[in-house]
Amino acid sequence: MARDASDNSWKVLMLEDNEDDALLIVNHLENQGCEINWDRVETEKDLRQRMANSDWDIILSDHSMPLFDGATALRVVRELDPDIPFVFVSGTLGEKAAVAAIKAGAQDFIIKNDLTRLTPAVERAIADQALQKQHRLAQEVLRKLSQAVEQAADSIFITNREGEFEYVNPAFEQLTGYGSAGTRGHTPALLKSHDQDPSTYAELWQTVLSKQVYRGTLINRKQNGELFFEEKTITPLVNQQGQITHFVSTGRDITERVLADEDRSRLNAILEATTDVVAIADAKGKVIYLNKSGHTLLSKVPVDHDDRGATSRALNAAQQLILGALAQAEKHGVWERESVLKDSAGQNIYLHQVVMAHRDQSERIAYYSTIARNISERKQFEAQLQHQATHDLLTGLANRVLLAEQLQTEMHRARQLNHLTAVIFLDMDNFKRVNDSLGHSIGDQLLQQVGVRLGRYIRPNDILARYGGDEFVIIASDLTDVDTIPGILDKVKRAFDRPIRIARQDIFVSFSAGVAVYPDDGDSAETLLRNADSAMYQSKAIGGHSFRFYAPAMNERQQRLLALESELHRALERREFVLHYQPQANLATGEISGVEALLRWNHSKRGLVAPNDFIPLLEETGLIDEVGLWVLRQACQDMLQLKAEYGHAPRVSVNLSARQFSSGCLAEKVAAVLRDTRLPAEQLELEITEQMLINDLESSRSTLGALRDLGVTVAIDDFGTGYCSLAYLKRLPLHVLKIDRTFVSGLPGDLNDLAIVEAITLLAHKLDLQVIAEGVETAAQLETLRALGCDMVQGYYLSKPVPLDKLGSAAALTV
Ligand SMILES: Nc1nc2c(ncn2[C@@H]2O[C@@H]3COP(=O)(O)O[C@H]4[C@@H](O)[C@H](n5cnc6c(=O)[nH]c(N)nc65)O[C@@H]4COP(=O)(O)O[C@H]3[C@H]2O)c(=O)[nH]1
Repeated sequence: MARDASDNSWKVLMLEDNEDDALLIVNHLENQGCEINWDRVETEKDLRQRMANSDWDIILSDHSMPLFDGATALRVVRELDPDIPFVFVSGTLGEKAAVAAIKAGAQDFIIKNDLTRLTPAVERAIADQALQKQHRLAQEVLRKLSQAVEQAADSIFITNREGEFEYVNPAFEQLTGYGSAGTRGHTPALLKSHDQDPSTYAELWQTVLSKQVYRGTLINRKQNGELFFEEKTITPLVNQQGQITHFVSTGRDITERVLADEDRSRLNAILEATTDVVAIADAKGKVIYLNKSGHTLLSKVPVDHDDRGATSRALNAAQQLILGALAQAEKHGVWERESVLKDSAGQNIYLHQVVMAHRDQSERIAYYSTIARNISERKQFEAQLQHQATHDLLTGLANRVLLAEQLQTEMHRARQLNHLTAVIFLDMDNFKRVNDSLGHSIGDQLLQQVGVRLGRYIRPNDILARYGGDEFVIIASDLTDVDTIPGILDKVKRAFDRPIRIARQDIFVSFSAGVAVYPDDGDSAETLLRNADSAMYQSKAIGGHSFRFYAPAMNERQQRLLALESELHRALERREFVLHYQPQANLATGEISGVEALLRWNHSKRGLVAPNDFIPLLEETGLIDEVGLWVLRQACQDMLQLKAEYGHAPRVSVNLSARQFSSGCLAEKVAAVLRDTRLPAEQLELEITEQMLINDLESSRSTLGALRDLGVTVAIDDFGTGYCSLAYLKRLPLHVLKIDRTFVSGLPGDLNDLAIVEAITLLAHKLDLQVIAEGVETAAQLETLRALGCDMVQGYYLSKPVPLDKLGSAAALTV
């Protein structure tokens, strides 16, 4: 730090070989009132050492010394400290040497012989040198500052008060393209882009002219025309009078950041405006963003046990969308798929979905995103097209194309399961006549109605198609036996027992049918359809209203069945049916309390035919209704005849077929028979099987209720062979359980049978049901049953089924 010269207290270093001279100088200064702290050196080495060890206010140096000369001393001193005052105090010195000394940096030159100027010279040298030091330091600072400005990364320029450029730094030139030459005489208006809101400039000027610092973002234009965003600070420089002299502007190019922000907000706007569903999930797959369309669409997807509202529903559905595809997205980067969700109305929402896994720089999953487009409409349209291509427009049934496809599938399944598949070709017998006489519109309606009715009568898994014109095809699959096919055809036939009513006209419909069976009659859809068609033509050739198998052997069998069927038709007229009765004994009283009516066919050529040989055919052909009614009526009449002959008659048990039981009007028919024959209702018992009961439990319950109301009892036949649980029985109005003879036959030796019969008996009694055991063939069986608490027995041991006229003696039996 340069010291103040005016306090006259100085540290002086003397470069003097003559100590007396040095003392003379010091004395002089002290005499002038100065306080001197001094030292003396006479070699360069000592000079360097003293300068290094201490701060001096001034150096007074002789010019010529034996060991050292003044010029060198001055050089060394300047080298060590450029600011220390240096004055030569010497003997006479030429003018030239004096000028050279001043030029070399000495402040003054004093002649030893005349020291009158010494004190003021020292004072001035100290004051000047202090000033010079200040100036030098200021220069230094300025140099550093301008270096900083020059090297700054920010663009900096300085303008005068009028705004004209005075300085631009290299960063400014680099950013804008304008150097100092390009900016000379211009103002920063040179950079204006005209994209800037004018109010920004107004605000800028208002701020800086009020001597405040302006900070803001300007959109400027480079020399090459390119726009850039500049974050600006403009500082007004104010002089001591408080007047603005300059403006300093620092700016930073923030174009990238601004555009990135803008991109992001633009992207956000796009995400919110798009009709696609966009969802983003974190690295663990948890949904963290769902756009507006996503919220709207996915909030329609219901969530089990969640009633937290639409947002929760939407996020949950988005989660489902993402979760299912994470693994694939992770593996492939991008994964595309179609997904289906169900809305609250049960409608499918089809989405075409792209799921992407996004990785960070270290290749770890950063997040997942999915874009899903609702393609439900397209799907519906495709489905509609597909439906149109595969369905008949008029009836809505499958068309030929779909039929061939489905037949192919069914054949494949049949092959795997070792089942049969029947192709039934149906051609309406009278369609042309209807169409010609009643018109096409009625014809069309008829075809529609036929389709609907056929559909109701086939099994749910069977396939129904309109093949063309008045031709329909049924594919009946999962068949294990060809013998079931006539049953199917019979159902079709019965479906049209009632006419179809269109425009107040009853139209009777019948079909010619042809059947081909896979695998015997062909191993391709085409062959099977062709063969079924040709079989249909055969049936048409013999007058229609019938069916033919494609395979001749089947037709022979069918012929035989047909013959039997027509014989059965006539059997009623010819009174070939007879009833035999088998007695049932009450084990408590030993009396014959009941008989079972068993049907026999007294065939003119074949003799007495057992029911198992013809009852299935009666069922198949529907004749059972008529024959069953005959049995019921005959049994009632026979009992009345017995009563007339013997004064009393046992209760009679009549077997019902499944068809009779489920006909819906059984109770009315039974009531009519009882009314006509006048047999007391309690003398009639009806036998049904377990299977019939459980086929349709609800209608069984109402039929049984109606029978109970009539006073008729109901027995469950063959009990134990089906799946009927006793729990069912409890809830139905039943009276008797007939233990099947397969359990009786093992008695008394088979412990299992014993246990079963005992359990059935016990439980039946708990349910208030009587127990009758059938098929009792031995005394041991009878005694065992008695011991087990069975109420009644029936079987060959008592009597085989016998004609009515033999029943009198059989009924005389006691047990
Ligand atoms: N091995 C052996 N068999 C015995 C013994 N006791 C009786 N049976 C036979 O067992 C069958 C008992 O009739 P179901 O179980 O109702 O079985 C009947 C019944 O389901 C049905 N059926 C008979 N008549 C009619 C009828 O009028 N209508 C209906 N829907 N079905 C009938 O035909 C089936 C067979 O009748 P059937 O041949 O008369 O055969 C009768 C009877 O002759 C015995 O000790 N040992």
